Amino acid sequence: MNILDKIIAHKKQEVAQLRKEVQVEKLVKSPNFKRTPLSLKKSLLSVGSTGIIAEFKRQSPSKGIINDKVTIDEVTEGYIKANVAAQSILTDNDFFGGNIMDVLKARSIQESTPILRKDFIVDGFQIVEAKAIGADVILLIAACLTKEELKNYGKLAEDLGLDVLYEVHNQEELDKIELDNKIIGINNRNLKTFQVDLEHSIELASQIPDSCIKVSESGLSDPRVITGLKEYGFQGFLIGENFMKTEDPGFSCQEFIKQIG
Ligand SMILES: O=P(O)(O)OC[C@@H](O)[C@@H](O)c1c[nH]c2ccccc12
Repeated sequence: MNILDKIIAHKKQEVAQLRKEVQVEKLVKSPNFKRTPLSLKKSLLSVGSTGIIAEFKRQSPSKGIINDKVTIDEVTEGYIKANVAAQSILTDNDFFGGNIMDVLKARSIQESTPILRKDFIVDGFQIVEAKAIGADVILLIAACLTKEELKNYGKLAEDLGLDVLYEVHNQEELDKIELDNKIIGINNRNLKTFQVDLEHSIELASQIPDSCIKVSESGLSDPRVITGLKEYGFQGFLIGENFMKTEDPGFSCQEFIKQIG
C-alpha cells in the first residue's frame, strides 16, 4: 500500500468515529459558521497580490519533523506581515501533526486573509467542519476522490460559500475535474512516491484553460522559480517546508516575498 492509500484508509476511520461524536447541527451553530468566507480567487487575482500561499506544517510523512517549536500564533502573525495571499494550515494529526485548533487560533488572529484548511477530505462532514472552524477554502485531492465525489464535495463547499482548491498531479487526475472557473493546484510532489518534478507540472499547466486559476504546489524554495512559473500562467504558489524549516517561518516568508519583487 502506498502512503496516500494508507492516509486515506486511516482518514475514513477517523471521520467515521468523529461523526459518532460530533453532531453536524452543533457545527452549524458555531459562531464561525455565520461568517462570510473570504475568497481565495479574489485574493490571488487582486492587483499586487504576492500569490504566496504560506503553509503551517509541523511534520510530514516524507520529511518527518519539520518544526515542532514555533506556534501557530507567531507564524500566522509573520505570514500576515509578509503579505501572503493566503494561509494554508494542515489539520491532519496522525501524519502531519496538525489539528483543527490551529485553524481556529489563526482565524481568531486574522480576519483579512483566506485560510485553507489542508486535509484529506473524504466526507462532507469535514467540509461543514471546515466552515465551522473559520476556514475559507478546502482542498480536494483528485488522486483520492472519484469524479462524482469531486463534483459533489465541490458543490457542497460552494453552497457553504467556501472556495475549493482542486489538487492534481497528472493528466488522468485533471480529467476528473470539470475545468471551468476552478482553482487548480498542480502538486509538484507525487503523493505516492514523494518525488518532486517541476517540469511535469509545467507541462500539465498547458492543459488547464485560462478560465481557471493555476497554483503550483510543493518543493518551491527559490524566488526565481516563482518568477519563472508566473510566465507559465501560475498565479498562486503554495510553500510550506521552505519557511517552516527555519526558526522564524514568518520572517523567512517576508524575505522570500521581498525577493520576488
Ligand atoms: O512543503 P512544501 O514542499 O513547500 O509543500 C507544501 C504543500 O504543497 C504540501 O504540503 C502539500 C500539497 N498537497 C498536499 C496534500 C496533503 C498534505 C500536504 C500537501
